[in-house]
Amino acid sequence: MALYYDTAAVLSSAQGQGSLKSSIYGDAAKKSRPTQIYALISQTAKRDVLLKEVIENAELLKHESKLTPLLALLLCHDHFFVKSGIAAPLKHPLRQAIERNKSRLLSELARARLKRKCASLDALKLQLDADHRRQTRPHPRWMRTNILRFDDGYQPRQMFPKWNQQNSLDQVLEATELSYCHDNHVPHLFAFSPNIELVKTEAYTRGQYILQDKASCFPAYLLLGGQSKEDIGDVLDGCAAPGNKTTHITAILQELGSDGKVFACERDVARSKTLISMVSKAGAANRVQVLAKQDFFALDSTDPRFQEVTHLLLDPSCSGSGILNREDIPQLALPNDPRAATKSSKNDTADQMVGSKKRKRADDVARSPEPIPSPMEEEIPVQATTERLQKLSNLQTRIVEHAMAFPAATRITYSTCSVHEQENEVVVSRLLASRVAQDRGWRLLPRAQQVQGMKEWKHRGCNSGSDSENTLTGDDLDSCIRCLPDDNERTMGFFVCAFMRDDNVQHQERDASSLAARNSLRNDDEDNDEAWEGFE
Ligand SMILES: C[S@@+](CC[C@H](N)C(=O)[O-])C[C@H]1O[C@@H](n2cnc3c(N)ncnc32)[C@H](O)[C@@H]1O
Repeated sequence: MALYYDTAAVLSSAQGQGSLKSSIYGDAAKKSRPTQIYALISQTAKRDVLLKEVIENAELLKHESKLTPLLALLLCHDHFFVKSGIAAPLKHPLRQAIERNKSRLLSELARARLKRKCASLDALKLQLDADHRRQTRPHPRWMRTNILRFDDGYQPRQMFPKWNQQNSLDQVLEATELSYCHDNHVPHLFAFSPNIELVKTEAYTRGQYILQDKASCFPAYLLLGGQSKEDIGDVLDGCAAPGNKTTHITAILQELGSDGKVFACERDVARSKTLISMVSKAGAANRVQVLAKQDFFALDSTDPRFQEVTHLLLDPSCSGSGILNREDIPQLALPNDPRAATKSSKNDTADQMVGSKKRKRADDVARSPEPIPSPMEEEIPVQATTERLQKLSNLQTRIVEHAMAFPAATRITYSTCSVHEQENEVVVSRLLASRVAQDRGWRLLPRAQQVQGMKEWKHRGCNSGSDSENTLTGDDLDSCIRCLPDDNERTMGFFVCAFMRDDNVQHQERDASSLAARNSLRNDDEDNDEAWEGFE
């Protein structure tokens, strides 16, 4: 019986604590064997949806007030699917709770089986296992080679002599030996076999490569890739920590032969330290000027320091809804608890999800004593309520509006690791309609003018029709780039687009003082103009 309590404890406390195995083996106080706990969790994860359905239809939780949804799921799993049944003496209260409801449970199980057109319990098991295999596809470890740390040229085969180079992502994911392949869209990016211990390699320790999701490499490449050094002055990263994109910008500038500076602005105190450390360890310190503890809104776009800033990258805080759960702690579908109606909605939500996403951005962040402090980049994902999304969307719009006011700026990227239209296409719609964009001639960089890999990327912006604020045209949507968290490209959920300035308007607006004068006049006239708030 300890098995069920121990397993429930592992699943409940493992939120954000690393891998399933480390959670199981990490606590010596458990009475059950770790292998038993592991088997119960991984088997239940294959059948949780069916078990939830059966438990709900049999109204088990209504009849057994002492069972939690999670315990009910685990017990029913063993009751139905393990030959020896529930691992507890017949008289144990947990086992009794199931025995008392046995006939109702069995008849609901039969109904669920027939619904799935399975003639026997074994056939049902086979079907559920196959479904589970299809749904839990592995993800590679994406790694960007940091060319700033290669003095004598960049030779992938020398870096990974013992690892097998494959031709495709699928081959990497299927290979049993350590493998990698070049990415087709972003230069110097590789996909490695999942679970590979990259952080222990010497090249990683030397800062020669950076763990960075493929999607997260898009903004810097879209901003600068394929341009000539004459078109690029200085670059400003407005929301920079921990610095993955800052160091990527620096690497691309070096490759282009540009001698532009990089300003990296970060508001948060602790994250500013991480940014400084990452910039230094990636060998970018000679070119990057970190503006630590600096709110981007408080940067004066007309400050002479920024008069050569032509390119800005904005990757502001977002809901993080596109972030993948790289931990292997399964999120079990739990039966609805009829007693939960009286609990607060917050508790209900927590109760319905085990192995929650309330955690740091990625497992890598937790393993801190590493040379590059934070291979993954974002903040803690939040449960996105409508109100929260609205606030984020407003803030994101204002941040890019502020960037659009930099006098010499000609190109801007905006990105999020969110899948919500409100933080993506809606923000772009609002930006295109904003006064600063219209006055200064900002428009979307069309797909045809994007650097090769970005032009070829198949997933573009979307309009589900559910948000009237998404007013993007077909061409606008085609200019936007999306990464889907559940497709064969194996990236996290992500959005990025680039804005460029219309050449004619750029000429008119070279006279920055006339722009500033006009801006201040409009602010006086239109106190309630929300789009204008970003400039204050
Ligand atoms: C999504 S993360 C950026 C990740 C980063 N671009 C990377 O690739 O490593 C957003 C960052 O923006 C910072 N931030 C949010 N609002 C800001 C503001 N107004 N000014 C400066 N930094 C801001 C947050 O503290 C956070 O570190």
